[in-house]
Parts: sequence; C-alpha cells; structure tokens
Amino acid sequence: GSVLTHTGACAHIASNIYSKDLTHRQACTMANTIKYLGQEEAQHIDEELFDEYSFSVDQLMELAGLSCATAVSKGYPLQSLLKSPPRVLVICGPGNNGGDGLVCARHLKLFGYEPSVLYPKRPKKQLFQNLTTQCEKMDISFLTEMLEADVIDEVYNLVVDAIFGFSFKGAVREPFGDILSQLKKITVPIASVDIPSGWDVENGCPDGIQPDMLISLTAPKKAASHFKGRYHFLGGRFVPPALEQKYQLNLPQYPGTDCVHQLN
Ligand SMILES: NC(=O)C1=CN([C@@H]2O[C@H](COP(=O)(O)OP(=O)(O)OC[C@H]3O[C@@H](n4cnc5c(N)ncnc54)[C@H](OP(=O)(O)O)[C@@H]3O)[C@@H](O)[C@H]2O)[C@H](O)CC1
Ligand SMILES: [K+]
Repeated sequence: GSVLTHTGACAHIASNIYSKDLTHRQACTMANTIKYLGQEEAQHIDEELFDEYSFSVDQLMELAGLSCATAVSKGYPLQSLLKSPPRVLVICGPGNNGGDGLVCARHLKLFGYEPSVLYPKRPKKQLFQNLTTQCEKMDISFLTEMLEADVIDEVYNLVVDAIFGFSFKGAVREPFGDILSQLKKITVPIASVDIPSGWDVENGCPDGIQPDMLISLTAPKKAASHFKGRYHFLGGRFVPPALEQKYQLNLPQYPGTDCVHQLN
C-alpha cells in the first residue's frame, strides 16, 4: 500500500499538476485517492440514500453500527484487552451518530464484549426507543451519569464515542461539554464513530479529544485529515456504485465480504 496520507498524496499530485489548472477534486480523482467530504456534501449523500435510493435509516444505521463494532474488534481484539471482564463504554449522542452507537453496543455484546451505554439525551423517535429496548433486552447496562476520567480508566478498556457525527455545528452544548472534558482526560483509547465528537466536521479541533481509532462511515469527512490516532477504518459498505460515481468518492475496495476497510 501507499505510505502517503490523503493530504500528502494530493499535495504530491497537486505539485505536479497546478500548472495544468486542475482543482483539488480533480487531483484526487487522478490520484485515485478516496474523497474527503465536506459537511454539506456528506448531508446531501445521506439525503440521497434515503430519498432517491429508498433506504430506511434503520437499514443504514444497522450496517454503520455493525461496521463500528467490527472495527473495534479488529483494533482491540478481546484477547488483547488488559482488563477483565472486557468492558467497553459506549457514549451516545442525540442524533443518528448516537443511534450508530446503540447498534454498535448490541453487536459488541454479540462479539463477547461487555458494553455499558451512556445515553443522556434521548430523542422521542420510535427508532431510538427500539434500539434502546434491544440493548436493554440484551442485558446491556445504561449508566445514569457520566463517570470521572479516572473511574473510566480503571473500569473500561476503551470508549466508543458516538456523540456527534456530520451534523455537529457550533459550540458544544451541555451535557456534552462536561462529557467531552472527561474524555479529554482519559488514557484508555477512544474509538470515534464517523467524526471525533466536538471536532468541526471540516476543520477538526486541535485541542479536542484525540481518538485512537476513527471509523469513517460512507466516506471520510474532511476532519479525518487531522486524525492522528493509530487506526482509521472505513465502514458503511452500502453505497450503490451509481452514487459513488456521482460524488466521485473513489472508495477503496473492501476486502472480500468484510464490512470495514482499514485505511491506515
Ligand atoms: N449516510 C451515512 O453515512 C449514514 C450515517 N449515519 C450516521 O448519522 C450521523 C449523522 O446523523 P445526524 O442525525 O444527521 O446528526 P448527528 O448525530 O451528527 O448530530 C445531530 C444531533 O446533535 C445535536 N447537536 C448538533 N450540534 C450540537 C452542539 N454544538 N452541541 C450539542 N448538540 C449538538 C443536534 O441537536 P439539535 O438541537 O441541533 O437538533 C442533533 O440532536 C453520521 O455522522 C453517521 O454517524 C447513519 O446512521 C446511517 C447513514
Ligand atoms: K462521534
């Protein structure tokens, strides 16, 4: 595989083609590098999957959450965990990113992990109530409040961050400000679903949380170019080829029947 990062590859190509007046997008296409999406573009693709391609949220969320649990099991296999039982804390936010987190928790349990969920702001929609019931029926415990950083370090092997995804905007509102400030202090790894929570979707956040794993869904968002952790996975293997073509996503080939592809 290539040792160049996305930014590196595009810069390299760009340095050779600027004289030919190509845009960054065209350079990426020429380099056959995966596209990093802006916030609006990610939202357009999402809408198109639902409105034009007739997927339901439940369907895509199930595949997204399964991808996240699979990536976690690849990066942090059960036998590699330092603490027994293999506890994982899954923190879910108020939107679909949080829904991905609930699905991820359920699959982690099926994979042999011991997930606990913190879900402080629950939307009224039936889908989220169903996902919550499914977790409860599988004996996944729900925490009533956020834990201090040192308690998380003592009890859990890692934290899945499913707080905010590509619709996050502006300054963080409570209770998520407090939660993110504890997450900045923990030493166990954080696996972020789609976007490291609290990061600007395009520009990242230099003093934000620094996840060890990022699972980009559909395609990475621009913030992913600021990711410095060990594992970057692509998940959400549900993009129809015509949609991939239309947005020139240049997605890499997933190995065999896997639902995740390790980008680095
Ligand atoms: N196509 C795909 O790839 C799929 C991705 N999925 C996942 O869905 C998320 C995007 O989900 P969405 O519901 O659009 O939004 P988020 O989960 O990112 O967040 C929305 C909620 O967050 C609240 N919010 C926004 N900004 C702030 C803030 N600054 N402080 C506090 N709270 C904030 C927002 O609250 P409002 O009051 O503004 O309504 C929302 O409640 C994507 O990233 C993937 O993870 C799908 O699961 C499958 C398809
Ligand atoms: K997240």
